[in-house]
Amino acid sequence: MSSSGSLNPQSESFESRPTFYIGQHDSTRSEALSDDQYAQVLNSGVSPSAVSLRAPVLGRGGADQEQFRFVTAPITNRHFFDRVVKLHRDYLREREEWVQQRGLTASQQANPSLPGPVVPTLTDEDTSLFPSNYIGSLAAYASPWIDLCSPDPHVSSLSRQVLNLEAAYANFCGARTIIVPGPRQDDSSRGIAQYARAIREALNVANRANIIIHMPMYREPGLEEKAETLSTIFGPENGPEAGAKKEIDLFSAWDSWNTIRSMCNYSMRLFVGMLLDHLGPIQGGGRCFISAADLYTAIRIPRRVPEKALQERWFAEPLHYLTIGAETFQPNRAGHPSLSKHHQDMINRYMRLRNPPWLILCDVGPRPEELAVLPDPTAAEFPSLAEANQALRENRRPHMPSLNAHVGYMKHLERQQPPFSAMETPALMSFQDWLQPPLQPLADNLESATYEVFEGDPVKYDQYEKAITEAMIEWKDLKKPTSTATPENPSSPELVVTVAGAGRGPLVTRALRAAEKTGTPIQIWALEKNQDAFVYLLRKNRLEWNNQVTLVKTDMRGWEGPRLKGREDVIGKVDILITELLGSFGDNELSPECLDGIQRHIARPHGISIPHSYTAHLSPISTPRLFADLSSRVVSDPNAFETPWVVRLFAVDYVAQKVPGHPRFQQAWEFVHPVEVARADDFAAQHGKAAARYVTGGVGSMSGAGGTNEHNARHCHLTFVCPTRGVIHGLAGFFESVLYAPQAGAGKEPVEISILPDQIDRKSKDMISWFPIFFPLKVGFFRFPPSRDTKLDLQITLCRRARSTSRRTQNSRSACGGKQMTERCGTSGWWRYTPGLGPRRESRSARRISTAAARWPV
Ligand SMILES: C[S@@+](CC[C@H](N)C(=O)[O-])C[C@H]1O[C@@H](n2cnc3c(N)ncnc32)[C@H](O)[C@@H]1O
Repeated sequence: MSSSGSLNPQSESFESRPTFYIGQHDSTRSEALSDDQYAQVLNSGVSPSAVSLRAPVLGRGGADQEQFRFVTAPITNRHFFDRVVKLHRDYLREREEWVQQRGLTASQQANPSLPGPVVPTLTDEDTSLFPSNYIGSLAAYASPWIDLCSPDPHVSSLSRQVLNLEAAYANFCGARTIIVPGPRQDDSSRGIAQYARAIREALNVANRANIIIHMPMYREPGLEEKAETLSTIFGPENGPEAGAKKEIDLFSAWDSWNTIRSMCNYSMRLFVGMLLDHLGPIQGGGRCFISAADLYTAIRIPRRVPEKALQERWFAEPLHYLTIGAETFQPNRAGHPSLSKHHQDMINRYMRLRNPPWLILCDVGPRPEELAVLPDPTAAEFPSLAEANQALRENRRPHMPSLNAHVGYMKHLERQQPPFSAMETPALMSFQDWLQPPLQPLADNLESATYEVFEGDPVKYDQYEKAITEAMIEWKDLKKPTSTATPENPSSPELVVTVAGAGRGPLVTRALRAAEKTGTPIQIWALEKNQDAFVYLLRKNRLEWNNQVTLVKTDMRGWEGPRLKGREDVIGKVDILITELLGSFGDNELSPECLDGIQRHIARPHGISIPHSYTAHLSPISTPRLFADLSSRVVSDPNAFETPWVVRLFAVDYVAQKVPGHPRFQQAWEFVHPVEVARADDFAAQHGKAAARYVTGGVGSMSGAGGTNEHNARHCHLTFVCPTRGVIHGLAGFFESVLYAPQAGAGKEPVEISILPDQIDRKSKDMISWFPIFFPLKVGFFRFPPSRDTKLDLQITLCRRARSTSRRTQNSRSACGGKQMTERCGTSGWWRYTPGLGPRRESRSARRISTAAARWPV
């Protein structure tokens, strides 16, 4: 529970929380509100001093002053509904007469070329929605009486025409969102396909607005929608009860949504809106309307919150609205409306999204009667005694609507949310589900700002310092020899420490600090291939390190080794080699290849590498938002699906379940340093400096380097168990690293870092240096399992193609085209990826921004 101080934005202890953006819907509303009525709704319950009745806040101003921020508006009215119903009645009658006159047989009547009814264009009488300066804060709602899934071709055609007329008109008026009631049943795949085609057409017709499909989380039995539709009017046998099943399929509503958005090609303008009550989609007594124009969902939140798997599934969807019916609220002990703990938890979780869904409260007032009679401004100054008393009790002005208890409760929930944590800064939140090309520090020279961002994460450096400290302590404990020992000075205590890929030097600082802490005398080298960062290191050595660091501007693979102090004629060995060349998938920044090139200088057998080892891990995910994003990028970037992306995965559904023998996150492979038998070392020893001559461009054993990098090829074949139906859009990749593995003393813990979701808190809590990597699946993602009761084994094969260790090739941008992925069959897939290379087509400035952010937020 928060203290009052922490809720006050002026207070120093103020902690910010997600803001609730609350809208109002009235199911009996058949006309869009007038300006004054609109203002009255927005102002209902606002503190009296905050607004004037005729100059409402209209979507601006502080969150605490506004209770409702937007309202829903029917696009058309009862007049239009009556007109369409009459049109169809007349058509059926005329058709009957026509059939009689001509004596048509049943098969002639079924001729699809018999013309159906055509809905004439809208008139002034059909709608009270007009362009206004607050149209953008209205949610336009398409007529709920249409039935796009109807098996009756005339009803479905009329419904489609109505939707198109309404979508076009709302779009013309400037509405940004159009809410369309979702399908009422999920059983008919033909009906759902018909619905999806209609939505695709509406997306074209309303070419600017977002379209929100209003869906229940699942079909709660007994709570089916009872609204009057063209189907119930003209063919009661097609009503909602038709074919009603007793068995609940939790995922059937999601299946329908999945079909709709797939047929709409994952349009970025299509969203979902979810209703949090048991009444079904927003009902307008025949007239429900909201306006917006891309495809999103509005989800109907049920009275009983379903199992976690289904909540996670919807969490990953492009959710625009959560709608909450009045009936979902239960009176608390004092008689005020409240929501169950499950609902609260669910809302709190959804509010942590970068773009949290908006909330629509249905039928919670102000009541239509309250809005029907506009207060006379002069009467407000002379209220009756009773009115004045009532208003005083409710802390409002006379003639303003009563304070809205439901909104008041939602505002209370807003304040009760846990404050944003250190991991939820605006910068970090802005990286949620945002695709960035991975850094390539070997091929590119990083900029100072990028290093600065690296240095902003103390957790990584603390763990490195801990690892170096442990290594130095054990060195003494185990009485290991040092590499500065010479025949003249056999017991020299100085350790040779080398930081390779030093950047701006944070690991050098940590190594010096560890040496001081443990009282270990050291000789220290720092290598860096980035000439600009090297200048920074020179300065730092002079100003901060007292010139005790030997700096070498070199690619570590071409370094000759340390020339010992006082014995510059002797090239010695390295006792502790420190590097940080790790990518989000461990090896993808070519750490194994770089370490291969320098490990010949590590003293054998006692020299060590920090990191000691690293492992790559995978898990299949459903991530419709990223898939939609990539699909929209393909036009300008044909390789969008061929790129492994760095992304702070957030709104994703981990579809695999942890079962014995098959964890949710599975290890793909491991690299351990130093490599015991490195073919590259043998090759170099054999050919000396001439070894470089044998190296040509290309990959693996084809590289001409005698297969010197084949030991870095990796291959894995993993099986995941996926218990529920769904879609896989790609693989989430993570890494872990043992920086130092203790060599003495039983029971000592290794020093580790991890970005695995189920390990990070234990091994390196709050480390933000790396976001996960995402390998998208290009075409044909996998639907699983085939039937409701089966669990499916998902088989994935991933290959790491080893590349030449040639410096020339590593830096080449044309050598090979990054990883490739191909789907093999319906239930398994394989990837080949070449680490360290990827398409780089973005402009220089774009790259600067993205590289700075690729592992760290800027
Ligand atoms: C991820 S940065 C880490 C920098 C620094 N150690 C830190 O933790 O802030 C990797 C650094 O290694 C350097 N680097 C990468 N490959 C290298 C190579 N083969 N030889 C020398 N430096 C290399 C890059 O220029 C970059 O400065």
